[in-house]
Amino acid sequence: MKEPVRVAITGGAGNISYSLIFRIAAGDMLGPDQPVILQLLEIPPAMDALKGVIMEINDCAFPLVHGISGSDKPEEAFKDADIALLVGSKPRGKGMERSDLLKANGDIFSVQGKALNDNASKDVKVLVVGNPANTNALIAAANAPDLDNKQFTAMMRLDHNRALSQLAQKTDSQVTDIDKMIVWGNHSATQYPDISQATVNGKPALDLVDRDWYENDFIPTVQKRGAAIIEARGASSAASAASAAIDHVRDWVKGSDGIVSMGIPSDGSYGVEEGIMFSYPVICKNGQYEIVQDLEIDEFSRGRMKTTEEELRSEREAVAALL
Ligand SMILES: NC(=O)c1ccc[n+]([C@@H]2O[C@H](COP(=O)([O-])OP(=O)(O)OC[C@H]3O[C@@H](n4cnc5c(N)ncnc54)[C@H](O)[C@@H]3O)[C@@H](O)[C@H]2O)c1
Ligand SMILES: O=C(O)C[C@H](O)C(=O)O
Repeated sequence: MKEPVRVAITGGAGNISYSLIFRIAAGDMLGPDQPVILQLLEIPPAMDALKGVIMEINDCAFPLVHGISGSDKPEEAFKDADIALLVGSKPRGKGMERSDLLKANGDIFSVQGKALNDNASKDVKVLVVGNPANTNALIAAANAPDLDNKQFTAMMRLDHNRALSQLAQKTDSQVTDIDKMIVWGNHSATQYPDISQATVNGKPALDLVDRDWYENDFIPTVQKRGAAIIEARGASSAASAASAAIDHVRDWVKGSDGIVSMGIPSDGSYGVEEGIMFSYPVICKNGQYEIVQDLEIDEFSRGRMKTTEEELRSEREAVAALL
């Protein structure tokens, strides 16, 4: 039997976690032979609800769960964590942009960045889900000076999966027929879901769809999908967000099958400002991700990438006091 992996999850009593924790416990994230110790963090008013979640996890008798704890103290929840999923934070409501949450949520990530720095495993892999995810990840990384900022990532996988699903439906294919999907930039309405590199069953995606659909239907649909779900459900996406978090961490730890999109600290690749948490096409191998280099970027793509980069730069300015 392998040594258990310690997985810390914040916002353990929230909506996303109610899907996420049970799937991790079932082995969907780290594999059917990998035991886990779940370390759940909540705020004091939600500790009763968290107790209920823990009771339910126990009642599932998951063979892979070798331990489970709940705490309202980040230093306890992050103790020796190998993986930290930072979900806990306020979701937006109808009519809001995710960046409207910067004030409400920013502080959470400076506190948790420090607590990760001081308590987590030195190799911890961090995924920020709480919005605005990219800039919250930047805040967390900036407050963890002893960790490499490459250990902090922001969730773009939901956008990536949304893009795959839209293109598969349009081309009457399966998501597994699609290669080289990319979502660049910010998890916001400026993100750039890019099919200019993508192939469907080996054929260039752009040859299979018309340009008008690409620019005026596909791109805005993916960009605004989160808001459409809030409008339809009255609450922000939860099960699909949990599923994307599992995909992101599974690929990071176990390797990806081709290109996936991850929000990561920019190293200046593709002319993007260094340091901001920008979504790039990456390939994961041996527990590391690498940016896919040397893709040809046309003028349309360059413009879209600039717009989303500028938004991330202005978000960074807005939280300068927390960095
Ligand atoms: N990146 C993405 O693709 C993506 C997708 C969906 C949702 N989200 C974001 O994820 C976040 C959570 O969404 P949800 O639907 O689960 O919200 P929710 O309100 O149902 O749950 C959030 C939980 O976090 C807890 N919490 C708040 N502050 C905390 C703190 N400091 N420490 C620990 N826990 C804390 C709350 O008590 C609550 O239980 C939101 O910010 C949402 O916008 C991101
Ligand atoms: O849109 C939101 O606020 C929630 C989440 O980020 C999403 O993309 O579904």
